[in-house]
Amino acid sequence: MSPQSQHVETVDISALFGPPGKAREACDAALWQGLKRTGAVVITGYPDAAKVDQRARTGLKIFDLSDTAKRAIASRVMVPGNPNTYRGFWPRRETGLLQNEFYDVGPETPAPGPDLPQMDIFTEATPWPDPEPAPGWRETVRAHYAHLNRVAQAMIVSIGRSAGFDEAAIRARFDGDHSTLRFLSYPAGATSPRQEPDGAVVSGGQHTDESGLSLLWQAQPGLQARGQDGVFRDIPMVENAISVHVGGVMTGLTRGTVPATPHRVLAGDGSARQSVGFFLEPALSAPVTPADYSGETSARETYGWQLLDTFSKRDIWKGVVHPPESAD
Ligand SMILES: O=C(O)CCC(=O)C(=O)O
Ligand SMILES: [Fe+2]
Repeated sequence: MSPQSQHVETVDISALFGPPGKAREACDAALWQGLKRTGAVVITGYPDAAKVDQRARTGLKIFDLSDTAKRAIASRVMVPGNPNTYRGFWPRRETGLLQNEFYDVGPETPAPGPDLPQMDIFTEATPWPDPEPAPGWRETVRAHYAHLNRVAQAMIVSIGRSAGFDEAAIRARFDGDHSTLRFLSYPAGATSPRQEPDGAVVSGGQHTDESGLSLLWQAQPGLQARGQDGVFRDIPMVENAISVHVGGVMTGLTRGTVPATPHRVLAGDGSARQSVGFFLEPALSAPVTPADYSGETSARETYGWQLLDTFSKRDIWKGVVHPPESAD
């Protein structure tokens, strides 16, 4: 069995929202050391932290809707004929590494991507359920997106500073809204089709995210992150707890200095599970070259190009997203 007794570190990030100086430097160091040691950390002390639980629970009411209402806002990849492709509802796929259904919310005002065919797929408006699951629901979901975006932006520049990169260069890569707020729901009894090497039974198989930074909130325990020592540790259940881990884009931007965090979700006693993720992603038009690269860049180096390339190679996107080479 995997170790159950160890938790990831907790870091108070309040000083990231204050002026540069000793307190902020200490906070940079604590976040950096925590991520290094336990792969993910739980954060406290950020503005409006006390609103997190209530907003997350409100957003999760999306799963109280009928199947018909959810299908109406599903991606056309899953429900052909629907207008939306990238944002909206995604029913569970039995072959998926993560055994959940989810609902993706994009930015209120998506920033334009590079001038490439099909880029509009990634800048499409979020399809909202109508009627909403509860009065004021959409407004709460929007507030949650804006809140987590602000917290994530403060952390990505902190991590960039610790990794020895110019703060402005890191900030510029994430300047242009393209992040995702995702509500997830795992049915009771869900297990991932992939077996974990250490024998752990999971409903979400080990993986790394493709984000810059991922923020996760869980209604039930189960999430584990792997530290650089190879040990999987539990994300503790604490009030208003957001855990943070690194995604693959940040590894590329920092020339490998900041490794992406492997994580997984234990199936536990098999009860249903819900969680909320915020995936901070670069602007579509931003280059994904290392942040200290000062040479010329073309559309080929942008995050938008990278997304087209990645999606066009995935089975379920075949015929929907075409390889960007055809447009070079
Ligand atoms: O449900 C969770 O806590 C984790 C979800 C996750 O890792 C993901 O969506 O990438
Ligand atoms: Fe993940």
